[in-house]
Amino acid sequence: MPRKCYLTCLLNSHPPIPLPHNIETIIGRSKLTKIKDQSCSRNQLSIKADCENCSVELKQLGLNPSGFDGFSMTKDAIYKVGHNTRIEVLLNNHVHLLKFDPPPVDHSKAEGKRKLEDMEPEQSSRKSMKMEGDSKPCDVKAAPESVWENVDSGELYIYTAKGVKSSEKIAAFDMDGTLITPKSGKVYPVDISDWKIAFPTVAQKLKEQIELGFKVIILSNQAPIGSGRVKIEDFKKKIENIVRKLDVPIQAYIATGKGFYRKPTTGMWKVLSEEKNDGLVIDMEKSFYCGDAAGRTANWAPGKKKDHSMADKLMAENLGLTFYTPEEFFLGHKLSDVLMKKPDFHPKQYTPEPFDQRLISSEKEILVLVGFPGSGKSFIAREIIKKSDNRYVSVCRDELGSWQKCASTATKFIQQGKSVIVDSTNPDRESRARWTALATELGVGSRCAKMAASLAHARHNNKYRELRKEKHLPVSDIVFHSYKNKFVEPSTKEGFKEVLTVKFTGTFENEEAEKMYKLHLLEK
Ligand SMILES: Nc1ncnc2c1ncn2[C@@H]1O[C@H](COP(=O)(O)OP(=O)(O)OP(=O)(O)O)[C@@H](O)[C@H]1O
Repeated sequence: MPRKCYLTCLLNSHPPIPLPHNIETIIGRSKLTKIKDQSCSRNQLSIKADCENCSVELKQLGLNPSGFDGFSMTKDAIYKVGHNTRIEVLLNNHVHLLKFDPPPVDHSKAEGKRKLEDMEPEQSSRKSMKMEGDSKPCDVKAAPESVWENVDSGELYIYTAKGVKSSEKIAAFDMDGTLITPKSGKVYPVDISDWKIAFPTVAQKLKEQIELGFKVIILSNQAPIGSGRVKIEDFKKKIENIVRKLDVPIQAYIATGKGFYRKPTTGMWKVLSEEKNDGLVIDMEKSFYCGDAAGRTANWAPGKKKDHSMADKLMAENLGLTFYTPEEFFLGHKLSDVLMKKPDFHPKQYTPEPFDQRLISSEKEILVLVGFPGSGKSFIAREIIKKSDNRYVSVCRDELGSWQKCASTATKFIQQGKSVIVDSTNPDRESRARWTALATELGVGSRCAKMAASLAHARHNNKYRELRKEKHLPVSDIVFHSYKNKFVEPSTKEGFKEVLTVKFTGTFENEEAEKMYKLHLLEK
């Protein structure tokens, strides 16, 4: 029996509309569809079914947007979709399903490929730049067996499926929300088997990348393994099942901790490029990364929640890779940049300033620092001590335990002829008044030096400090916000001779440290 195609109404308000093979059918406001809505054109949507390949071409003809699977269409652009696609004759309204009878055996295989040429012109040219070109097979051998490797005592796990081949072109994908999504419909999977393939085109598109000569990899953050909430052995089975279901040779990188392997930092890519690609140099122009943590704002598509983070987009930015959201890559959806959040701090864009000599006074004094945790107070205190040939010493509350202990230590130092730097956050007048009062009592002057670093910059510094494993207590978001809420701009009216602003000097121990500093380190 030849296969047929129908447009069935989700609310059963009319009988299924047959869509004959290779013949354009026009759908819109009509008796047939029972749509009376004036904003729907009589010629709203052109639909052409290919019953042999189980694919359907859609074109919006009407003025107001139509949609499919929740996404808005652009007038006159052609989209290829497949069995079970949810069509909205008017975006969010008059919902229908495309059905083939008999249905394709495997939806993901039989569904129409959303070829790049079928996408809107702007998008098509952008992608073809990355995906066309030589797809010459590499000389490297395919992995003979599937293997798991454990790097850095389980900070990173790598799964190489049988058949994986190294390549200078990498097609990299995030896993959750990109290749798979919870079957339960919850935001996070309820257990290890709570997953399904996220988009019907996933397997097909991944296979296309292999045919084009790409090595397909997954880069996934899985902190619940590091915290012990998910057992690695269970998770390994999940990955193997996903790769089996997709039937594509994939290499998966799983970052289990909070360190340099975790996106948006680039540790997983470093391992790939330095150790896991058979010595082939990766072509960063041709390679790309696709993930759903893109910082999209709420309602980026009708009814969609905002993205939980920007880790995927920022990692791509850190590496200089072309980035796609899954909806762009798998569905051909076009997304305006306006709907993408921008990071609050751009580590590459800050301008370092030279050390401010005014921070060192020829007179004995108490210099009170003010600034967010992580704003660089200890850093600048060390600089002042060094540049003043140890005429200054610092008292740090984190080290001494209380302000009272700091005050008694400061008193001793002043009596020994030293100047004292107060290295604590001092956000409000009350905390600073202790020091102006002590200076008066000891007969020395006091000045204030306020760190210029914003909250976003200080959070970045704090993450940098963590990643470099510098000795420091962890700083939570609560602590940052408590500083912000308490903060009162310091002024000479409080008794300070002078209030200086300390700009960021950006002095690094070595090139490696500077490189790390200039990456996006935070997920949002
Ligand atoms: N001018 C700078 N150049 C390079 N790195 C800096 C600079 N200032 C701060 N950093 C780095 O930022 C991180 C945080 O700085 P630091 O520990 O000095 O902050 P802090 O204000 O003393 O924090 P806290 O109040 O939490 O102790 C450190 O890793 C530090 O090396």
